[in-house]
Amino acid sequence: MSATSLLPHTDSDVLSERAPAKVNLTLRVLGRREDGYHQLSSIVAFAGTGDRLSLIPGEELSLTLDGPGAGVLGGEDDNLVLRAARALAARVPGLKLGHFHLIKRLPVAAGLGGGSSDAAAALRLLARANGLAADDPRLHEAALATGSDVPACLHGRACLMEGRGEHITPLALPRFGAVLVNPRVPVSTAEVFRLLAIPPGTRRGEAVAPPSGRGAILDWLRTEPNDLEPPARALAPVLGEVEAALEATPGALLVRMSGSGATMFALYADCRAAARAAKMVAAAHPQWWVKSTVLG
Ligand SMILES: C[C@@](CO)(OP(=O)(O)O)[C@H](O)COP(=O)(O)OP(=O)(O)OC[C@H]1O[C@@H](n2ccc(N)nc2=O)[C@H](O)[C@@H]1O
Ligand SMILES: Nc1ncnc2c1ncn2[C@@H]1O[C@H](COP(=O)(O)OP(=O)(O)O)[C@@H](O)[C@H]1O
Repeated sequence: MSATSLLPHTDSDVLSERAPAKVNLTLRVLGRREDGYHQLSSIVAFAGTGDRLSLIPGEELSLTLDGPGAGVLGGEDDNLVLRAARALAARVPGLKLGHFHLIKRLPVAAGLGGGSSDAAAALRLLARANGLAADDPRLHEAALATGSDVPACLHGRACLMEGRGEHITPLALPRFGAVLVNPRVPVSTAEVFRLLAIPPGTRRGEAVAPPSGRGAILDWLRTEPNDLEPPARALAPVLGEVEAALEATPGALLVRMSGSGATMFALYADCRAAARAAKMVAAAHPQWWVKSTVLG
């Protein structure tokens, strides 16, 4: 029995939101700011799979965890759900908080922005509980104060993410079938950026805008890199094996790493092709986390 069901409430008190996996289809590092953060240009898409967060609105702030990924997370106090809630409470006087319950399904420290998506779902739930408009600037501010990936996750739909992660431009992306594979090797985002060894105050390139249209976008995606792949491969050499396993699946249109890794994804024409590919990879590598989904 989950902790939420122990609390006195009716179903109509419970608000619930999906916290989808984020996938960086491309990621360019265009430089490094004086404050140490890197300037990014990244096409971000969201998957049909992810965590789920619910909220019973109330005065006190609390969190319980459930699901296959819950055991990996340490003390609840530094959970990004609570950090996002506190960041919003600091900006909205008298904010009603409540009890959060997180069903954690996504791998942690995986380049899928699971924690960021949980934080964004917490902000959306608090906005609903408090009657805040979706475009209330305090939501965006609280998102960025929680983490660089949280503004894109708050947007929750395909977008171009720029700057440290604060500039979000909505994008119309075609939908693809996709397979996500994590070799169950956690990779630290901070460590991957550190290995790039870019001195603060460096500029090293310009953003390139994507074309429109399914075929043109796919051709363009194939030419764009994820600049974080080389350092992530140094930290997690198993990525070579993951890439080879995905490339061997019939119908794989593109194979790449998401974010700072170590999750790799492959795109397919549709969900049936993705489901067949996921079955193949999971059968050959039962120790890996393998998920077929839709991406767009
Ligand atoms: C790399 C990306 C790409 O979408 O995703 P993930 O691999 O984490 O999923 C994100 O930029 C990660 O965002 P997020 O995980 O929220 O980062 P933060 O908590 O703000 O920072 C974690 C670490 O990464 C560094 N960092 C993060 C973002 C950025 N633009 N430049 C950085 O140098 C920070 O200095 C910090 O050491
Ligand atoms: N709700 C959460 N889900 C996942 N990670 C969390 C959460 N709250 C805090 N964290 C911490 O945030 C860090 C990054 O987690 P995560 O968002 O899964 O990484 P990534 O963006 O690389 O997939 C981890 O070190 C983890 O311990």
